[in-house]
Amino acid sequence: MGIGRMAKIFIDGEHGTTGLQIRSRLEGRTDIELISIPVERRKDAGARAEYLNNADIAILCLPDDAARESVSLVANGNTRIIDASTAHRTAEGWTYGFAEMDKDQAKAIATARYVANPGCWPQGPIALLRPLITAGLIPDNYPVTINGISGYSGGGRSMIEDYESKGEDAPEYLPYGLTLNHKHLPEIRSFAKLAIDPLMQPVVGNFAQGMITMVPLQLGHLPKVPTGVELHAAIADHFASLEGSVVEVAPFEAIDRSPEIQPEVFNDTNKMRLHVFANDKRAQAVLLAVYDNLGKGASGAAVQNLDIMLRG
Ligand SMILES: NC(=O)C1=CN([C@@H]2O[C@H](COP(=O)(O)OP(=O)(O)OC[C@H]3O[C@@H](n4cnc5c(N)ncnc54)[C@H](OP(=O)(O)O)[C@@H]3O)[C@@H](O)[C@H]2O)C=CC1
Ligand SMILES: CC(=O)N[C@@H](CCC(=O)OP(=O)(O)O)C(=O)O
Repeated sequence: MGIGRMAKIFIDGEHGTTGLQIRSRLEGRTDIELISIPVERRKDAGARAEYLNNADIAILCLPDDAARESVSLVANGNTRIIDASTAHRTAEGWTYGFAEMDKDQAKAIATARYVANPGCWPQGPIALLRPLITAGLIPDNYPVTINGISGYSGGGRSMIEDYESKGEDAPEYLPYGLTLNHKHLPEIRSFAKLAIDPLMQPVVGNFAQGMITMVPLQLGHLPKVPTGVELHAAIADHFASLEGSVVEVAPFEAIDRSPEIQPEVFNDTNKMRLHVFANDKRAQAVLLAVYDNLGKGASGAAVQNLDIMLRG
């Protein structure tokens, strides 16, 4: 960063789900100084302003409105921001914090003042779809549907408390977003390079963390029907060309099921694994991503972005 001393890092919202996880990932690091607001002052705008303006990098782990407020509280013209909320993901002047999205994305994050950390649901579909649309294997006006399942920590502190108070009585499998207006639509459309909004069909399960996102593809109507091998190669080539990627692409194989393909396998890591399954005779494919909603889906990605920004 060229500041000639240890970088000061402030987590605004450090007592919430994402904030606590970032804190525990950063604790013990000797290359940064964590500055920490007392819990009883966490919603005091004056105190937050003091910490925000004193930080070299502030990580916002807040509801959208509070995140917008934090940005407005920075008056020093210097503090760099990583926002974990939805507030700025498609906003002008903000760099999207999905380092593996493009060859040059990590470089853009490294020098950005404002970085919008990606949403948990969007990251899998963007990782899967963007290389296919870039390669021209599926058109940008393809009517994409996205389904999958997330652990209940995806809903933050209030959903965690709700599920944990109900225990086994909490719903095992609860479809939601049934008004078809999920908050992640603009972000997915924009960064997957889609020309039209996808249809999202999210489910929350009775487990704390981890997720799977899936994109089923009916390919038979396309002028040129891509094979499973072609879809897999486009995705695998994209990620193979990146340095320092935490996203891996599983080999292309025909399997009916696997104990490795379930939402919790990457819990407490920053990993994401992508799969392509296909039946060429039927002209059908399923793209699938496995990751931790609190890892690559939130705090892991935030720490990854922080490290990229610190390296400059
Ligand atoms: N959980 C997840 O899987 C993911 C979450 N995110 C995003 O990260 C952000 C934080 O989410 P999450 O950690 O789950 O949420 P939580 O509700 O667990 O934590 C939010 C924290 O912000 C505090 N807070 C609320 N309002 C204010 C305010 N006005 N000023 C200061 N602090 C405030 C809350 O305090 P109190 O609890 O006392 O109200 C709480 O400590 C959200 O925008 C969410 O969309 C992103 C990716 C994944
Ligand atoms: C299970 C659950 O409710 N998940 C939340 C998403 C989690 C979240 O906070 O969204 P970001 O990742 O964009 O911040 C939802 O679908 O709205």
